[in-house]
Amino acid sequence: MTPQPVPARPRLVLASASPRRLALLQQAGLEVDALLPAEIDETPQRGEAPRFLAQRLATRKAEVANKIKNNQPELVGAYLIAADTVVAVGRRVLPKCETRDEAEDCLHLLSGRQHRVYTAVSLITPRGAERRRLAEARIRFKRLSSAEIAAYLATDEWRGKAGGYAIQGRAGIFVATVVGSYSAVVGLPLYETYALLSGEGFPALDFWEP
Ligand SMILES: Cc1cn([C@H]2C[C@H](O)[C@@H](COP(=O)(O)OP(=O)(O)OP(=O)(O)O)O2)c(=O)[nH]c1=O
Repeated sequence: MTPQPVPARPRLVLASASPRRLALLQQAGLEVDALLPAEIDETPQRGEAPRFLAQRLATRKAEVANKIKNNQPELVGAYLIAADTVVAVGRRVLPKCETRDEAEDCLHLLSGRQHRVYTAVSLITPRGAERRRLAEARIRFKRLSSAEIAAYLATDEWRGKAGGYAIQGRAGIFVATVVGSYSAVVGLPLYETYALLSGEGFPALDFWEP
């Protein structure tokens, strides 16, 4: 019997600078061949609903990174994934916090109430088609005391995080309930990402190591 050729593993590009997104893909057994972060303007448009903002920014990141990808011969034929996470209280979009004051404002706003996290994923297929999905989670924080807010601000874990917290870190103790996709809150919804990839023929399970 002639040995069957081993199929080439399709390449996967993650258009992100977020270590959380990479870690989530790795957790799911999806090895990333290249990281191509896309620098884009993330300013919301006037009156733009949070879910549409997440979708628009994920698509934009994917498009920008795909142009870079197409200039790299070794990445021709790769699948490309980008994502964007938006935290919102009602229609109000919370910032991706870069200063302590911003984070403090967010924590006061989130204290004792419910908010939503939207993460949009955009896939660009090897043929250049775009596919997208949106995942959502509803989260309730405990009422935060001044001491809790001060202690959390001192950790610096809020830096660069939408809404000024990271559920996967110390802020996990503030989260009373999560309804919806936990991985969407961390930055990349695994169910939706897998659905997108497998729907476009990416053989995700074939590459799971035992
Ligand atoms: C709410 C929440 C957000 N985040 C993070 C996920 C995202 O990295 C970040 C939201 O910012 P994004 O603009 O979605 O992503 P990013 O700038 O970090 O990375 P890139 O655009 O290069 O892909 O907030 C957490 O890590 N945990 C949380 O609980």
